[in-house]
Amino acid sequence: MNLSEIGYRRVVVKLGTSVLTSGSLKLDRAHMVELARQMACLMKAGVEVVLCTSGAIAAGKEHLSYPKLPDTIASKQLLAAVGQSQLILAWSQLFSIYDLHVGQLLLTRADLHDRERYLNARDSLNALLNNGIIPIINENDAVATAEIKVGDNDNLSARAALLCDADLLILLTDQKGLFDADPRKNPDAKLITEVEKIDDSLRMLAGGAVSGLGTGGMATKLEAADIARRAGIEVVIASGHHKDVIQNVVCKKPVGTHFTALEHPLESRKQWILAGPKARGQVALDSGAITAVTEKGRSLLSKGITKVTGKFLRGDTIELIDTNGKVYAKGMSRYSSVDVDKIAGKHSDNIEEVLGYDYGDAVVHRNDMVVLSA
Ligand SMILES: Nc1ncnc2c1ncn2[C@@H]1O[C@H](COP(=O)(O)OP(=O)(O)O)[C@@H](O)[C@H]1O
Ligand SMILES: N[C@@H](CCC(=O)OP(=O)(O)O)C(=O)O
Repeated sequence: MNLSEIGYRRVVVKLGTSVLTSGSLKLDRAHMVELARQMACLMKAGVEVVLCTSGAIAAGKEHLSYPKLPDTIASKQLLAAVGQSQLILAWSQLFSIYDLHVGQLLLTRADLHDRERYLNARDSLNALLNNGIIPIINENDAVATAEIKVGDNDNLSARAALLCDADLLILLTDQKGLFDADPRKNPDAKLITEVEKIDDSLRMLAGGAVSGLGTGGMATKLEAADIARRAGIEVVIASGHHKDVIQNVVCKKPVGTHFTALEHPLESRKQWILAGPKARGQVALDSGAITAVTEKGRSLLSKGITKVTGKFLRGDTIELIDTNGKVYAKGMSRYSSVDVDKIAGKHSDNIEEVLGYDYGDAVVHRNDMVVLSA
């Protein structure tokens, strides 16, 4: 690899279960060596690498010889607890071939939601990288319930990229990249090589299909790409089995689907709103409010709200949707759901009269909002 060709300083590589198992029911260690070699090569060339690895549940099944377990959260936790230790053992052994040490970080959404825990995770990541150690990240599946889970490693890797201020996120999977239709179902599907905007028509292409042991399919990869590119991080989705894929991506050779980073990334507070907290509720907007928020960059006022769902407190994150449930924006509410229910449809001047107090005209101020169609 020619050092002068490398355009990045810090890279997050996400390996899906589909890549780690090569479509089989167990870890493909021969292929994992090859991926470790490529990452080690980058480290030797001065590029810092963070590995976000799936495969704990697959490794757990393999290690326990495919036990018959009920389809419950507890079974997944059991498999992840057994498999994660096998997975980290495998990575640790493989990187040691290249004289590299690894450090394990098991995260959940709760670690990213809470500011202090977020900063702790960031310090830990930086400490590893500053000492030439490869951080290996996975979701803490053994303790994570649906409430505190990120849920899939595509989204987790995007959050890791934000956390460590990476300049490139590589999502490796079992397809050559994002196609204009699911290639498993449509053999004529064409690879999309460049994406400059993630909109509804692109999300439609991503569908819901998932490979044998994977989670989320292309839909979660697009969510991840959107979060990262809004933070100024370039993203590539490519095949984990393409020869020298990691080097080729880092040297900007044409491989897979490349997502351009936003030229003016969101400020860090908005990045956090987008990537950190789970939405606690939703408010439905009338068409005037949708235009005001999405096209005119305005705050959301109570007058434009037609319905409230979920229970949220002042300061919680909520989604701004239309009457069909389409999400237009995400933001922090200045009023609780109980309050919004009372002031929905009413003019801002009447808030104090209705509630007995007021926290300002905006229910979601534009400074606390990320418009998703942008
Ligand atoms: N438009 C599309 N382009 C490429 N793959 C797609 C598309 N829509 C759905 N998919 C499916 O997404 C799968 C990859 O996602 P997933 O199984 O979660 O993999 P991983 O384990 O790598 O995260 C592919 O095998 C493919 O069938
Ligand atoms: N955390 C889980 C993987 C979750 C996940 O997103 O899987 P994948 O879609 O294969 O990247 C595990 O280690 O098994």
